[in-house]
Amino acid sequence: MTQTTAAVRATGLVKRYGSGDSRVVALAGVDVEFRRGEFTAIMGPSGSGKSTLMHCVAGLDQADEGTVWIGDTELTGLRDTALTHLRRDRVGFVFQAFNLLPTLTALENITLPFDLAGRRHDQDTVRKVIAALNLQSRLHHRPSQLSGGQQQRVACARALVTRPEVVFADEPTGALDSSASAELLGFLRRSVDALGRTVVMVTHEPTAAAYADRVLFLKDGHLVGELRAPDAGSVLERMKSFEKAAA
Ligand SMILES: Nc1ncnc2c1ncn2[C@@H]1O[C@H](COP(=O)(O)OP(=O)(O)OP(=O)(O)O)[C@@H](O)[C@H]1O
Repeated sequence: MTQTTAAVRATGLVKRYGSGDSRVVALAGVDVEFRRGEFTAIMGPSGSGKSTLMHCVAGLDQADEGTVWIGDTELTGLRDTALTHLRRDRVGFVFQAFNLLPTLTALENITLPFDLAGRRHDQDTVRKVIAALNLQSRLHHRPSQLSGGQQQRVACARALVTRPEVVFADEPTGALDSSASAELLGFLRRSVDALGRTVVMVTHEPTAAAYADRVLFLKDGHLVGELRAPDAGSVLERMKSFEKAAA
């Protein structure tokens, strides 16, 4: 099936872990769409399935049921090599733990996706991303010589240099202090507004979700709500209303 407006789309996603008494239904039939040029935050209580959803739609994990498309490519049924290429060439990832290679400099980490793909560095984009993230003076440092905020900006640069169709960020500010968080979120926001990127971010923090265009709420493996043009107050209210409904 062909679809053109969504950067990512999934229907009927079910993911179960374990069996018998220890069986957990992490995703209980999720339909979701992430439009191009939009910043979406995914929120919900601990264990509600946020990371599982992100991993399944990003091709890092496979759902037991359902279908995922990135652009016009259906992930289900892709062979391992094709999936690896898709993740490398068309998707960017930012994780809470930065995941930089410790022996490489910041610049080498940033350009790693080109080296892994055996492609020439897109110098123009590399320069622009480095400038946007204000990393010019740190390019020859190794990760251990950088602050957490700087390491996460390097990770962000690495996620963006290939100009991916979608950037998935899993708790990207989880290990940062509030000013480094604000800097990083501001950058993700600008990458959507100025560069037209599509960002999907899992977060626990209403203040972080407020940078998004919309917030999706997950509970017990179900999508239970959506908020457009969020601010921290409205996100918090909505989270509380789900907690109340569960009480
Ligand atoms: N590899 C796994 N094996 C068994 N159960 C798992 C596994 N991964 C996740 N789960 C379970 O699936 C459910 C959803 O987990 P998931 O990590 O997606 O939630 P989350 O909303 O991201 O949580 P958190 O906010 O705490 O990170 C949880 O009950 C979790 O314990």
